Amino acid sequence: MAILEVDGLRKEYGDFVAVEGSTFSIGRGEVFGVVGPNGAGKTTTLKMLAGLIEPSGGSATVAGYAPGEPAMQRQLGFLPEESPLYEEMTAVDYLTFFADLYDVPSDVARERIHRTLDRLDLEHRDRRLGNVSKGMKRKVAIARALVNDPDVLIFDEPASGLDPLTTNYIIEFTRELSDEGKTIVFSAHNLFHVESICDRIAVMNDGRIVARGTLEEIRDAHGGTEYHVYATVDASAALDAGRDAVGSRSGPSRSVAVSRENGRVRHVVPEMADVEAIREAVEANGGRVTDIRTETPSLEDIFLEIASDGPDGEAKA
Ligand SMILES: Nc1ncnc2c1ncn2[C@@H]1O[C@H](COP(=O)(O)OP(=O)(O)OP(=O)(O)O)[C@@H](O)[C@H]1O
Repeated sequence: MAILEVDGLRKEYGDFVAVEGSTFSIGRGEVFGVVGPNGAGKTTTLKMLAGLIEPSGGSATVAGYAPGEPAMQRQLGFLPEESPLYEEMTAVDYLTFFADLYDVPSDVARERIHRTLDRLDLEHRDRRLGNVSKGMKRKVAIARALVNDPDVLIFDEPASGLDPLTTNYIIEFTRELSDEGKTIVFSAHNLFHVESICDRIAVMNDGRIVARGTLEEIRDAHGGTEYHVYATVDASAALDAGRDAVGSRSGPSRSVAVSRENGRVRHVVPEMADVEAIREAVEANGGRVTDIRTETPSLEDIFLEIASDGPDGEAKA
């Protein structure tokens, strides 16, 4: 069942359209990644979901409530891309202050805050926030998004600009929150992280969602898996001849890309059925197949392809 529904969401700044026609829904317990180049509209989308900016059109609901409604705020934890903290306060005082705003009973708040900070491995809890490292500040900001124990978390770039150790900590922690049943909307530039923890992904470009679905679905819509057949001879001429003689059924369904690599000839085809046709053509040409590999494009490969295509490269809206 969807806990977050977005329908035709739009944001204009004067004449400029920052987000256009965003439509998606997110199931309870899902981790949904929003990716896209700088200026694609990710932060604007997340802020509209969190009720921090007013949409110019379309609608969104979180747990059945419109963004900004007090009942929805109780269900939501938002981690902004930039999260200035009150520098004079300690982490514990700062988090206690926000727990109070959510009317969390003080004994529950104390236990929740320390448990979260333990899980985030946060040291120096009694040091002024103005004197702690960037990674610690980010952890405190994450803990702040959790003080009301929300069902839905919106994390805008949770680990950007942090060292690899802190980054891994935060990504692992996000995964654990998902395992506990939280629904998480997550934007990130590090596509490896998105690929490793997101169930579904929306790729944005120029304010529009240009691809959406599981990584598998997005892969299929953008070329999918390729088969690389390595052989001692180039079979493309034999394949062409076979195709000319008896029609396309004897040859690969699509064109074969041929290149040379370490003295071998690599034939790249899009379908498993094509692999057999290549093997036959190689043998008919006096050669043999030495290796067959499947190559799956990473989210990064797909992202680069989509981002360079622009909105016309739309796979699924
Ligand atoms: N308050 C504003 N007034 C005018 N334009 C804005 C405003 N906020 C954002 N924009 C523009 O809207 C577009 C989308 O911005 P947004 O911050 O949502 O992108 P993003 O995908 O989060 O980018 P990044 O990865 O750089 O954080 C950008 O071109 C940005 O300059």
